[in-house]
Amino acid sequence: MWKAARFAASRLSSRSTRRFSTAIPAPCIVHKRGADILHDPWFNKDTGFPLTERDRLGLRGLLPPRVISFEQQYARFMESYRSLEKNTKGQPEGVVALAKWRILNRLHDRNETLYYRVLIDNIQDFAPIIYTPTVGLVCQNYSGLFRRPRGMYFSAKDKGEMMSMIYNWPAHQVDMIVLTDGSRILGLGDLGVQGIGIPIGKLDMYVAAAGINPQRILPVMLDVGTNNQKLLEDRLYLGLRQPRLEGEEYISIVDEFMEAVHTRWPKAIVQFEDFQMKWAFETLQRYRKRFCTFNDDIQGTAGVALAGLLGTVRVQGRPLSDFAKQKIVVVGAGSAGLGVLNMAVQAVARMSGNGEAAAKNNFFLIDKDGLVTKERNNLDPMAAPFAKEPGAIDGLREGASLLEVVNLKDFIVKKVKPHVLLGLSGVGGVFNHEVLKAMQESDSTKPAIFAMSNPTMNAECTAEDAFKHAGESIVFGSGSPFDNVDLGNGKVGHVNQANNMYLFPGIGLGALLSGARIISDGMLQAASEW
Ligand SMILES: NC(=O)c1ccc[n+]([C@@H]2O[C@H](COP(=O)([O-])OP(=O)(O)OC[C@H]3O[C@@H](n4cnc5c(N)ncnc54)[C@H](O)[C@@H]3O)[C@@H](O)[C@H]2O)c1
Ligand SMILES: O=C(O)C[C@H](O)C(=O)O
Ligand SMILES: [Mg+2]
Repeated sequence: MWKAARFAASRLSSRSTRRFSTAIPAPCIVHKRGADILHDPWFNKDTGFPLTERDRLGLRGLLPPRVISFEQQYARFMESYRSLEKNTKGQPEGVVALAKWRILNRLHDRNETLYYRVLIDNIQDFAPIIYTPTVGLVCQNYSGLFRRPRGMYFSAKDKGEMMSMIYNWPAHQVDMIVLTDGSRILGLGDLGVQGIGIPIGKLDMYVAAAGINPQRILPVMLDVGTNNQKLLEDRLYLGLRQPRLEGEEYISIVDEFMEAVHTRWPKAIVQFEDFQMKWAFETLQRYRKRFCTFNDDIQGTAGVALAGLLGTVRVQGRPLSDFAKQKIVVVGAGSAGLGVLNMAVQAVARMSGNGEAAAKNNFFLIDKDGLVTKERNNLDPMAAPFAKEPGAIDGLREGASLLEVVNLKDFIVKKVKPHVLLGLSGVGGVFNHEVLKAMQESDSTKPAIFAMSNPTMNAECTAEDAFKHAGESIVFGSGSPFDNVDLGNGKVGHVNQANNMYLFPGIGLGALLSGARIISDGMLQAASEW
């Protein structure tokens, strides 16, 4: 991914011809003059306008006389960023993170070219600010932080108007759209209209990591109300003050948006992001064959998790086909957990040649009510294919707790403890000390612990706790970034980031470049195995 970012950086050359990988190189014609240019972050170069351009564009006298080069502006921004870091040392983490986000966001709102340049060059430092975990905090505080809109907002009140509204977007071409309804923002729940921060952050990653033209991206919020009482009572809340639409009313809004967007830009790719589970699966099924679309939480997460799972087989020095023998406990039966299970089971079935029914034997699914078995009352149809037969494994009862499942002596007949513990529950700390300690008895030489829930406080365990309690030989991955862990004696516990950001920019770019009409499971599978 960082290679792609460097590639993108190399494309950010001329300020007046903004050529990115997916753009057809064309000179950028500026239809604006004077102050309008300075107030348009897309065209604004601040003090960087050379004198000839100042004359040509009616800017003479509107700027201080000295011309400051792009490189000097870049250095000046980085200097203020570093001094902000220094000056906020010791302050609470959230305060520092929001201050960093503000300074980056202000730059974006003033001068997009400089913003994307600093983002691309410093993506490792800035990803945790514009993306997970800080973006979670930004969404929680969005209505208070709001200064300038980014992206488009379609609300339930716009029913019947979307086809004309879509033409209000100023760019002629849009390639990549990230769409949310704000109903399940990271592990933070329903944040209503404030969830727009997620599409914005995801699309910044598309620009930084895949070199997508920033003029051809569009973050979108479908505001169908919120069930978050605190937000409904917040006088600053910027979204519709009504409970979420449901059923036909809801889906007709999404239908109308999808029709409108594809009427104007038939080839635009729409990434569904952070929809609550029922709508995540429903919309994926509804649109995947009609439009070029995918659900990042179901499919992107699955691809990245599968890549990580295959990686843990590789680091054990075992052939990839041994993946079929891994016993995997998935904690969280939501859109992400079920997405991972679906793709992992398909991979095992393909590798073993024994079919999907047999492939499921090595997977265990746990949700908020414990182990999912066929005895479960109101078993969710999406989880049903992964539910264990009652009594299939001696001692495993419906609703068994995570610890019971991990500790069970007769775990999967041959008395093997899980090789992998993978968390997508959205609940911080569910991999507690006892659970982590039990993982020490795994038969794997390198048991894997993936605490994939976001943001940081919702991670199933911290990196430090994982190495401390489960042992130094583990492979650790987390959705939000953690620092490597000092294990003493010069040893380091390495932290891998298991976040779909390592996959979706590539999927979007690949689909754009190839002109794919749909995004298939096979494409995601290939991306994770490559
Ligand atoms: N790392 C990544 O790339 C990535 C990608 C997608 C989602 N996520 C994270 O995964 C989490 C879940 O996302 P989702 O869309 O599946 O949410 P979801 O609401 O659809 O599902 C959550 C699931 O967790 C289960 N759960 C709740 N409490 C539990 C507990 N105490 N023990 C076991 N299971 C419990 C629920 O029963 C439900 O099945 C979120 O925090 C999200 O940020 C991470
Ligand atoms: O947004 C992220 O960081 C990953 C994922 O899509 C999530 O919903 O948590
Ligand atoms: Mg998501």
